[in-house]
Amino acid sequence: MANSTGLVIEDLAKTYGNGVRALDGVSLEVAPGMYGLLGPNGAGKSTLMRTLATLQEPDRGRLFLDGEDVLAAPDHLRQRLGYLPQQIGAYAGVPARDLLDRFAWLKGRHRRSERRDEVENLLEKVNLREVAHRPASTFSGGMLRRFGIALALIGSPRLLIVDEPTAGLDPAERNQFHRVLADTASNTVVLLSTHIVEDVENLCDRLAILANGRLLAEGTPAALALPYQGVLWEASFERDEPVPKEALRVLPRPGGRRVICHAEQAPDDRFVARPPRLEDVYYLALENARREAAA
Ligand SMILES: Nc1ncnc2c1ncn2[C@@H]1O[C@H](COP(=O)(O)OP(=O)(O)OP(=O)(O)O)[C@@H](O)[C@H]1O
Repeated sequence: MANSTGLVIEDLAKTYGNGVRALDGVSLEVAPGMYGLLGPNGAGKSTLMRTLATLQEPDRGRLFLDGEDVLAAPDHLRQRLGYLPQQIGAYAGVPARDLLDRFAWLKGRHRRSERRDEVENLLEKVNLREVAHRPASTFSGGMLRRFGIALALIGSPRLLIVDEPTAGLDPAERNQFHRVLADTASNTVVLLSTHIVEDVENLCDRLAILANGRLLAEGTPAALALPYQGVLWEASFERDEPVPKEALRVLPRPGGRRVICHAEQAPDDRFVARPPRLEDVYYLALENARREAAA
């Protein structure tokens, strides 16, 4: 395992001082490409991301990037890491271009011309060249996220960690952000943590579903959906109509509800077969975990 290309996570565990077990033996292999990390609030995603970014240490477990032991030599990883956290500081007053230049210097780009080329290429990539004379503190939310990714891409990282990137972005900004990520993923491990299942379905080659610090499922969106072919059903209900006990999800709709059931047979003749979506797989994985915990 340690010799694999890409990222290998072995049996990672972390319990905080307050007793919360945020990671409970997580193991994963992630090849270059886009990898999605899904999970409800408190699942342990940020803990995993911060640990991978060497911002905190696990209690147990090992991490390898391209076969190198990350925890044994965290400084070496930091040179090959890009991390876009949920919140980025905007450093009021410093022009965005200068800030990128300073970060490039910190990443070991000590030749001015090399730095300038990289900074201009990144500004072009994230479509901020025209406004790069302004401090990032004056940017809109979408511009700030794009600036964050330019910062994270300095030094052509081998591992790019992106935590909840598109919260609050309008659809055009979200698309632009996704395009930059998809371009990057051709030769980089891009780990994308999000609550937006649709983004993972559209963008990621593979994904993991995490809850209570444990891995519930891992694979390609298609492979994870396969076991649910032929066992999902949907129907529209009036607002006050009773919902069958097999209901997996009840989605509000104007004037009523859309009900999705998981059952071998259609619960009744109002239901039609529903091809499984990643969203269904996600809810089923959480539901199975909840039932197991309650048993
Ligand atoms: N510094 C900390 N001290 C104590 N408990 C923490 C700390 N950081 C996180 N936790 C707890 O660990 C668990 C996992 O948190 P984490 O932030 O990793 O989850 P998450 O999946 O990123 O959640 P969200 O989607 O809400 O960001 C939660 O129960 C959280 O309350």
